Amino acid sequence: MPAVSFKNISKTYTGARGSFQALKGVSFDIEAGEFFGLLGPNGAGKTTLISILAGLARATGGSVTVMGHDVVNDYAAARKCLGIVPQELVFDPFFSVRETLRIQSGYFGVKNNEAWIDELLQSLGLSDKANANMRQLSGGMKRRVLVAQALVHKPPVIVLDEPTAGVDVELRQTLWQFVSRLNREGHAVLLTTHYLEEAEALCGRIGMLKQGQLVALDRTSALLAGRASTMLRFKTDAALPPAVAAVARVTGRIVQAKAHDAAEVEHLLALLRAEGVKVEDLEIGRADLEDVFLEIMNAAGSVSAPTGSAA
Ligand SMILES: Nc1ncnc2c1ncn2[C@@H]1O[C@H](COP(=O)(O)OP(=O)(O)OP(=O)(O)O)[C@@H](O)[C@H]1O
Repeated sequence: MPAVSFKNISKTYTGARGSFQALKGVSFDIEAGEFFGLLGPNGAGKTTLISILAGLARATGGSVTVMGHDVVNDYAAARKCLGIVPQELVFDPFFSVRETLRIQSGYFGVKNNEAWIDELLQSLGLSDKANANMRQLSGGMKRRVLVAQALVHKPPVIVLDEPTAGVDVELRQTLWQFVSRLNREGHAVLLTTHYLEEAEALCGRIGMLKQGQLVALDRTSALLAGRASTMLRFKTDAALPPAVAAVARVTGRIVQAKAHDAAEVEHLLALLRAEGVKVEDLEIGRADLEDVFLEIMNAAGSVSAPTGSAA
């Protein structure tokens, strides 16, 4: 039995100014114990899909099960199998960290949960904040509590919706260590993130959404092997010759240009030399998940026209 099964999910938002189809028949499974990454540009439909999984939004068509429980017809059982770390920070400011976790345990009907709560606090670096009120915590600390709160009932499926947006390096490390441990112990993880390095390092399999459709679904290693080519990376302050600019991704001073083989690398370097472009820190490496992601998103083009505009 898969941990999560999405079957032909569609979602149309209808507003005063028309309707907008955010998901157009998305189907895939997440296996028990799998670390799955759901990637896609802004507005691709990731949060919509997770809201449907969490029972916070209703699909227009299709069905979702969590550990075999339908999220609509068998909501309570499905919800109990899910630990959801949401994007926004919402808390009752008057409870302490420990009280917040006790209340959440009660919500799921888990009794005598102190040992696990202590372990959560310790693993997430919250032990010394256990008795602090939520309103006294920094944003990063609150985010740790959100993670702990999602895990109080040891759910078999952990859902992380952009958990590291705006989070410092230390918390990221803590979070990934802990989530990786839970994954090794058998919990399935569904992660959405815009940090493709994280997805590459953590996820065994990746699905990519574009305009409400799944445009790639494969093992991370296969995605990298299937598309990866050579990347030429360097820094420069000069303008690039058009032929180089056409194949390059520029971030500030950093230029990354795709080349299929050594001859193409030489050709690019010759173009730069001919224009007198001074380059620093030149290196040649393999394409990473970000390169693969951009290639897939560009190749997918405009997959199909939306039914209307939400404006
Ligand atoms: N309540 C709503 N009413 C109308 N349109 C909506 C609503 N919620 C989302 N949308 C639209 O549905 C599309 C998908 O949005 P969604 O939030 O699922 O994308 P996302 O992939 O999570 O994006 P991001 O990476 O920015 O979080 C967007 O075009 C968005 O504007």
